[in-house]
Amino acid sequence: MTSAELTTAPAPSALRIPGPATPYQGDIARYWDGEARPVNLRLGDVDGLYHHHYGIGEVDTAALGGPQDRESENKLIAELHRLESAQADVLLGHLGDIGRGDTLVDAGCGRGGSMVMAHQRFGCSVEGVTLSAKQADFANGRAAELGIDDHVRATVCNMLSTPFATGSAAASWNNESSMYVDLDDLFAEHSRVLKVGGRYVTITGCWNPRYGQPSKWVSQINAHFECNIHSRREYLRAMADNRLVPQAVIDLTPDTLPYWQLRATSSLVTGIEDAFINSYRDGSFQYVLIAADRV
Ligand SMILES: C[S@@+](CC[C@H](N)C(=O)[O-])C[C@H]1O[C@@H](n2cnc3c(N)ncnc32)[C@H](O)[C@@H]1O
Ligand SMILES: CC(C)=CCC/C(C)=C/COP(=O)(O)OP(=O)(O)O
Ligand SMILES: [Mg+2]
Repeated sequence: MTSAELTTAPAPSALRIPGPATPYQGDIARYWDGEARPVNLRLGDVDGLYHHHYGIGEVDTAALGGPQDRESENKLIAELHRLESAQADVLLGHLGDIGRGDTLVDAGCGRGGSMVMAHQRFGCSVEGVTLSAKQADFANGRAAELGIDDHVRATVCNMLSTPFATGSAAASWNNESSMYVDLDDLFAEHSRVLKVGGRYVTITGCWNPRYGQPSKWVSQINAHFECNIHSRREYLRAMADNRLVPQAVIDLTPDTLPYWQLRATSSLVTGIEDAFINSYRDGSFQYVLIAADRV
């Protein structure tokens, strides 16, 4: 083997499925391969759980430093991270009774923070897929560092066409990753991979049909992330068409606003904060959790 072949050879744990299915997926793979925003990396550095989703819950003001506190920036970062991990905890809490022998699927796993949390909570195996080779390598590297790479694995793969056996997963989820795909195709694949009686959970931002059409803020979020936010109605319709029966639909909008208001005061702002705050406030956009049973 030449040195060039050696450097491009996949890590033993990283199963690679070749090529994005569409030019759009190629763009998304490049986007996440190139992503290195401090608002994500510095939060992940707090405890080694790297998330690409937002936070929920009340801000613990006692945990924040005052204006004279030289540690105030680090405290603010730790608090934002605590709220993001709290979001993942809520998602995992809706997966149902998961045993150590079960396998879970994280569709659009990012850098793998939720996968690690799922394994630590249930002792089970977790298979994640992402379009980004950089993210998969990062997630597999973290799993190896934690000594859990025998249970937690990220694969470079399209979530609409995964290598997982039909009926093999006890539960599966999308954490802020469903706005990159067609929902009918997505739920058809979850429905295939889940065992009957298995649980599907998503936390997502969706536009509110009561507003009428996607607002300018929603369009701004789409442009910022190169994604395509769906309406709440689209989620429920596509689930119904794919043997996924909702057991809980929870509006997390009031729970995520404190995270955004705190984030807007930090030095790590990215410029998208006002679009989230304004659209949550004018009712055009909602942050929701939907948990559904595969029937
Ligand atoms: C906002 S990040 C969310 C990451 C993760 N769920 C989390 O909570 O940290 C979106 C993720 O969706 C993934 N993604 C988007 N489209 C995908 C597709 N068609 N197949 C697999 N992953 C996809 C991206 O690669 C990225 O990892
Ligand atoms: C709720 C919606 C509409 C989410 C869109 C998907 C997305 C990009 C999520 C956060 O990723 P990130 O953690 O990389 O973003 P940021 O850098 O803004 O923290
Ligand atoms: Mg983030």
